[in-house]
Amino acid sequence: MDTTCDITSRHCVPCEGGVPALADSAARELLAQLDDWTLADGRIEKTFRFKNHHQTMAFVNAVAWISHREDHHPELTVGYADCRIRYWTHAIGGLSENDFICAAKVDRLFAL
Ligand SMILES: C[C@H](O)[C@H](O)[C@H]1CNC2=NC(N)=NC(=O)C2=N1
Repeated sequence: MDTTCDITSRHCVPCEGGVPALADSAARELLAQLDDWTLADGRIEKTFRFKNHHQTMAFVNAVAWISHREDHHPELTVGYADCRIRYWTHAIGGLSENDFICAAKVDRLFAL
């Protein structure tokens, strides 16, 4: 199996600005590698649903581990049994590959 293009095996590259945000066409190509994320206003987002708050919080904590390891952080909106995740790259005010790498890792986490 060729895994060279598997986005989940990649890691974020520190971004402190000075580079352009991804063009819409490039962002849409990367979006196709994710599972049901939507792209709007220079952000990608997805809402994950759970059976109860315990599961929700376990997921939130696992997402925090990804954020820590990748040093790239989402906006989390946590409810009783759902969690909306939004990624964008603050340093450039738009999307970078880092957002898609983390989103793919979150998809992989949810599928465990
Ligand atoms: C150097 C390091 O990449 C930055 O401080 C990180 C931290 N986490 C971040 N997370 C997000 N979403 N955007 C950023 O620009 C960002 N910057």
